[in-house]
Amino acid sequence: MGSDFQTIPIIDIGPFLDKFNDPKMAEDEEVLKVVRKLDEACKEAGFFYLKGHNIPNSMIQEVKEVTRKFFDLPYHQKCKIKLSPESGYRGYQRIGENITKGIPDMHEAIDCYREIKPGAYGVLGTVLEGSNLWPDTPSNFKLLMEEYISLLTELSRKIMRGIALALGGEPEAFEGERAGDPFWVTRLIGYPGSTATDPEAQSSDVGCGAHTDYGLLTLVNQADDINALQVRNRSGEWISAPPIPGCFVCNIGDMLKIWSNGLYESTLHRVINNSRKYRVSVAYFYEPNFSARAEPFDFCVQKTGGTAKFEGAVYGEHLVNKVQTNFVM
Ligand SMILES: N=C(N)NCCCC[C@H](N)C(=O)O
Ligand SMILES: O=C(O)CCC(=O)C(=O)O
Ligand SMILES: [Fe+2]
Repeated sequence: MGSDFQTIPIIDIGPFLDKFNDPKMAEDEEVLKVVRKLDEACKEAGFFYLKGHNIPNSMIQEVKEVTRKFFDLPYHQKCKIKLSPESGYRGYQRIGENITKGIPDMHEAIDCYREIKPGAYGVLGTVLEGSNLWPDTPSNFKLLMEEYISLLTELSRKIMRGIALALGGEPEAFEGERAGDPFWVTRLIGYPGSTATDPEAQSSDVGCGAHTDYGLLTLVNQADDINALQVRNRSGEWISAPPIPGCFVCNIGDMLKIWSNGLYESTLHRVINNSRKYRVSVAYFYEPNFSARAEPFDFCVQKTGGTAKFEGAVYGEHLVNKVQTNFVM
């Protein structure tokens, strides 16, 4: 097996989105081409660039601009929306406050989560209850982000239909109790530029340590001019995922790995900003229903030798475990 990808494929989702409302879409040759590309990308790399997504470029840029402006503010102003257990882990975290495998990450961020109605998911859900904390300038920050998140949610739901077909399942495989009522996470992230004088000594500062994402599908909107995101291939090499203007970088999360019985991998990735410039990225995570139990699909078990390779996992538990161990405060 062991595929050693050296680059990350680009997928034009346009032809798939064009046929989305066609009842016979699953038989359409253009649609099937996209589905095959999704399958290959998810199998080989667990990562792909997405183009033809119809998210307005002006919005993609504006989201990064307001994020950059926020991180430019003095620390005490950013702290007005500080994240804490009391805020449901929503809001601003300073550089080094988020940790990955015990090591502080050289990034600052605003974390936001889908609303959780009080008591909606019992004790587990209370950990993340609270309102998202949005900066008050520019005055359209909240509205812009809510619009962006809602567009990405709809887009992701469609991509997940493509991924369901790619796995060989029904297009609705992720609807209903799996991800019909999807949870989402959004992180607005800033990575300081390197100040190292010796170019050889630069890579010691890790913007975000090696990790996998938690849910189904991640869409990253990264700064257009800095190469910092790296993806680990099967032989352990770190492959760059440089920005391609207009494209999202997409990757698979832990729950999709489970549902697909390992047919698709949640690939390790990390961020190292060796440039002198401050790097902004906005990561949107499309997740299962908060209470969904991810268990290998029968049809995926059949395709992978007949044995389920993973125990079931409740998405909300996985998320809450991560969140509760991600911060030093
Ligand atoms: N919601 C998601 N996926 N966030 C990804 C953050 C990864 C870094 C985190 N400190 C960790 O160790 O998981
Ligand atoms: O900043 C990036 O490019 C990726 C961030 C990331 O991997 C994450 O937040 O999970
Ligand atoms: Fe990630």
